[in-house]
Amino acid sequence: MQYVQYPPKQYWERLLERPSANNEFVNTVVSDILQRVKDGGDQALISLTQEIEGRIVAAITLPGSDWRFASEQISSSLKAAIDQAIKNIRCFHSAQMEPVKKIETMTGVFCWRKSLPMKRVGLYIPGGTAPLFSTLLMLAIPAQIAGCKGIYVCTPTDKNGRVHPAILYAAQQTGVTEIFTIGGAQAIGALAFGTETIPKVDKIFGPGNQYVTQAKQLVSATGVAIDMPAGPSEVAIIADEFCNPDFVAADLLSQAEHGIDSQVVLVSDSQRVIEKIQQSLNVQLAKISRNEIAIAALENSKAILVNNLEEGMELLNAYAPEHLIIACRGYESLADKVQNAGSVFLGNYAAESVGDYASGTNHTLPTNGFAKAFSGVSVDSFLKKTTFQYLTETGLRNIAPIVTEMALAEGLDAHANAIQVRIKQLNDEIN
Ligand SMILES: NC(=O)c1ccc[n+]([C@@H]2O[C@H](COP(=O)([O-])OP(=O)(O)OC[C@H]3O[C@@H](n4cnc5c(N)ncnc54)[C@H](O)[C@@H]3O)[C@@H](O)[C@H]2O)c1
Ligand SMILES: N[C@H](CO)Cc1c[nH]c[nH+]1
Ligand SMILES: [Zn+2]
Repeated sequence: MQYVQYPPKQYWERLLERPSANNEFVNTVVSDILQRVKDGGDQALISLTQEIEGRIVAAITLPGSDWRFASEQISSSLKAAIDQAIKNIRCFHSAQMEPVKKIETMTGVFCWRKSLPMKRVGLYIPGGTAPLFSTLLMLAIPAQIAGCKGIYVCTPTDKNGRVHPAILYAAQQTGVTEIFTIGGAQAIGALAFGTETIPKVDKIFGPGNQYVTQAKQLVSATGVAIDMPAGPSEVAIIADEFCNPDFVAADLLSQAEHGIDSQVVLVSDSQRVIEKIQQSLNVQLAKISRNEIAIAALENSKAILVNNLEEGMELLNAYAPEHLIIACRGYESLADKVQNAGSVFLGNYAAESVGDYASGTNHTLPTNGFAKAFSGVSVDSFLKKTTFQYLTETGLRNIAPIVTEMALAEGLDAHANAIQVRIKQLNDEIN
């Protein structure tokens, strides 16, 4: 991690740049992949997978026989853990469903909003370096609660064409309609344009590496909706003397191990705390299996000494991390200062991993500074909010002069007429 002391404000933007920012190369590669999928459909998916991953696709749609044996291939303790995670994620997300509220804005004028599920949604489940079955839970559970009928999953398989049985078990428990054995930007193209086998969906969800994330951003300009840019994982931690340096180091590594383009940021008002965390980081790094990935990610990462915690929070709001851990004595008051972050973890016991797997919150979150404008995935992400209105005769009479006045002022006579023709009819009925 690069150690930076008291950086002046004018350097924050440069200092906090993401490793993947402005990658023209990725953009060119992905544009070409998307065009090939658009033109070539299934055959392009098969060729691209062979070229990029060196993998032969035996069947784009995962055969039923693979699904059936999934639950026998994972341990009962893993099944129990997944089952409990499902309960917690369902519990948190079900509470997001809003009852319909009818509002009478003027006497006789009734307005309400109803949530309608998207019909067909595409979920991308990363599988390049780790089979993220937890991501399947994070996407399929809110889709199911929202009432989506077609839940289509794309995920890369291993070299033998196998989807990890935990992904299949998670899919069985959460109402997934179909799984397609395609990953990367080509999977995003297939869900966006449709192929002979993969249906075109209304919205594409899910995290992924730079190729996947760039593909989502490019297809979003072609008419398919996307959840958000959820790219390489990030965590920022603000820590003071109250923190446990071993816990902080462990949390930094938990995100650094995701990918070489992950980034972790440590901010503290104490040089001593930073040193202790660095020492612990080196000890723990030697013990994790994905230490080569973590080492590469730590090269993109920073430890920043600030003048005080308020300044640290200001810097982190400018960074807008995917995850923010506040491991400081005053975590409650510092939490009030959060303006830009995907998901926040407070105190010494809220390890970021609990949100990744099982506390109940969603782990599909905006990265790369997009937390300034985007929220993480929720049930709302799978719903459209359609408004309705109904007017009684009295309601129409009450609102008629207002609408007429405004329509005429805009020079839109036909709008005014749509009101006046009704008022005339009501008056004629009375006379
Ligand atoms: N932001 C979030 O909410 C969130 C959640 C979970 C995971 N993540 C991130 O998701 C990512 C998962 O990445 P991954 O790589 O393990 O899996 P992935 O499934 O996203 O990507 C693997 C695919 O990338 C494609 N690919 C790889 N190299 C390529 C190349 N040179 N050219 C074209 N295509 C190429 C391949 O087709 C492969 O199937 C990690 O960066 C992780 O941090 C983010
Ligand atoms: N930390 C990731 C989001 O950036 C989610 C995840 C899945 N599995 C483990 N972690
Ligand atoms: Zn994680």
